[in-house]
Amino acid sequence: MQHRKLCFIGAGNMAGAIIAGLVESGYPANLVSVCAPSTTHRDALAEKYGVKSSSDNSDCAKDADVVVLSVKPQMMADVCKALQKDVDFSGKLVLSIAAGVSVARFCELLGDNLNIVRIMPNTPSLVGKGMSGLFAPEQVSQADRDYSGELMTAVGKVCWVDTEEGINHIIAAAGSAPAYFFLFMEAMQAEAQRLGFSAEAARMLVEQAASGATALVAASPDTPLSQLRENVTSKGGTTFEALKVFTDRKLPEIVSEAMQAAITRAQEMEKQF
Ligand SMILES: NC(=O)C1=CN([C@@H]2O[C@H](COP(=O)(O)OP(=O)(O)OC[C@H]3O[C@@H](n4cnc5c(N)ncnc54)[C@H](OP(=O)(O)O)[C@@H]3O)[C@@H](O)[C@H]2O)C=CC1
Ligand SMILES: O=C(O)[C@@H]1CCC=N1
Repeated sequence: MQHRKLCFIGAGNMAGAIIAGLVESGYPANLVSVCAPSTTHRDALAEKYGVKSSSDNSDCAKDADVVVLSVKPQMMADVCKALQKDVDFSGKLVLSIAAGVSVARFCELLGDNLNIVRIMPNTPSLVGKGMSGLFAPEQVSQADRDYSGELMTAVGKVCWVDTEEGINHIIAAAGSAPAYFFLFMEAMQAEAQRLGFSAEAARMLVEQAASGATALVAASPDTPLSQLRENVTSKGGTTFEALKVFTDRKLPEIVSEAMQAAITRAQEMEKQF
């Protein structure tokens, strides 16, 4: 892949996960800088991965080919207004990983016809298992689309969407999704502990069952998920009874409602920020 000079504005959970995944996958650390007001997160990233750490967003952005906007959506307007005063964005590629801030809003904040790609990553990027959605408006060149896709492929899989609305759908299906699985696993771990397992043993049981299940999904691309489920569910057996509780309590409807709630919030944020 091409190695351009990258500057992350924001050094939090998501930027940290991408930086970690990139450097681990061989992206040259000396081409990566990371900015944040406090030293806490950025210096930890500098120490662990050898990237540059700075408190000066504008200096960092000026020096970079690619500026990755990685602050919370509610901070984005202030951060961009300050950058706009100091940095000439023509000739630079801007990547935003923020939920709920639209391309139109970025063009308002940073300049018309901004060369921007919206990326919706997730935290498993940290271990090279990320799932990122990407959207680029018309003005973005094929070379910049290719670079953005390659960058996120270095930390996982990518899925391009044709319309910006698709980014909100990616949030529901992948960006927020690790948290859904963690919640489910937390609940299972808690019940395993109530059954008498130590916290460590309960975590091992849940973790191995979950990673085994996802490995099986990955190893069986032609097998529908419903078939994999049925393979576990013996007639008159235990799984059937467990699954009946989930169905009686309308798990599919709950999942659908939760995913729609994420989308609705992203749409609200687009109006708010
Ligand atoms: N967390 C996730 O799973 C995902 C998050 N996202 C998106 O990523 C973005 C960041 O989220 P997340 O990493 O979770 O947030 P965090 O709160 O973990 O990190 C925010 C970072 O922004 C920094 N920051 C705050 N103000 C400024 C400023 N003025 N200039 C530069 N940096 C600043 C903070 O600095 P300091 O270190 O000093 O506190 C911190 O490093 C959000 O827009 C979110 O929508 C997208 C997909 C998944
Ligand atoms: O919760 C959020 O808003 C961000 C976006 C997707 C995951 N975390």
